[in-house]
Amino acid sequence: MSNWRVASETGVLTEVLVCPPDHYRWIPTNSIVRRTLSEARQGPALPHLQAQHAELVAALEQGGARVHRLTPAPHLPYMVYTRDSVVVTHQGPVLCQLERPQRRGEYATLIDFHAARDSAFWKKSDAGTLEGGDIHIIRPGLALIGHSGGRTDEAGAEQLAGWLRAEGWDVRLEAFDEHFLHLDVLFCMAAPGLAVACVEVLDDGFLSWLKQHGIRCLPVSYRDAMALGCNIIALGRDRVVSAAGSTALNAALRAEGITVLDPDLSLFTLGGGGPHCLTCPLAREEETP
Ligand SMILES: NC(=O)NCCC[C@H](N)C(=O)O
Repeated sequence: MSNWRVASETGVLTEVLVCPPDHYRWIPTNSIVRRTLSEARQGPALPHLQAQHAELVAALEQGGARVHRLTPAPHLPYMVYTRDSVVVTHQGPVLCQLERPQRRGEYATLIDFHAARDSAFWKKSDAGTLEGGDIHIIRPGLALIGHSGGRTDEAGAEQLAGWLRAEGWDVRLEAFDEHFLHLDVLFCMAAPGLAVACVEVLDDGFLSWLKQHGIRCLPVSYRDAMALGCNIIALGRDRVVSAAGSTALNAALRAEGITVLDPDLSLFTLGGGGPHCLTCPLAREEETP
């Protein structure tokens, strides 16, 4: 039986789910990839995709995580962004409800993956739409759920918030424009009390809320955020995976004393997803302060 639990974005990552990019291609589902498609002469080549994905897996394993893999399917090119279909909480996995028709079928592979490992879903989203890229389990008892209507909508966000609030959690719902795709394009946790954020875009009320909760932000520009320069995954113990292309942010993180593992993920960031989107944490260990 797999008893997967995640109570924060910054605990030590011990188990993580990815999907090999065997069938990855760019399809026009978001503003970032639409620009890519308008500029690219040809789509990404499989050996190049595999080499970049292997760099990501190597970074996760270097960080000490056990990497699990989904079985990719030809008709689900974006299943490589494993963040979105399931979010694992302190009570176990929650099955999300994807908005884009091109991605809805991912639920079947995820149900099979968890069933095969005797991993029971805590909840299944069935109100509106809910995508993992909009959900931040910030720390035990504190969560943030973005809703743009483009992916997660208010009904989907409210349903997850209700489940967490019934557990005594403090949950903030944050509205943002669907141009930004997912909230993890604009905001991610790096370490306890330290986030990376596109502060020029995020609302003042949200930035004050972060401050009130003792979370400091390293700023990322709009231009960098739209190249997934804000989209990182924390490995715990002051280590993160951040794309090699995010040079300004990586320098700022290192100046904070954070260890940055930086795989080249350019072919995936051009599709609208970076290290945070390409990974679904299955288990993290919380460190006692
Ligand atoms: N969490 C994320 O931001 N996921 C990236 C999803 C990108 C994918 N191309 C999509 O449009 O759904």
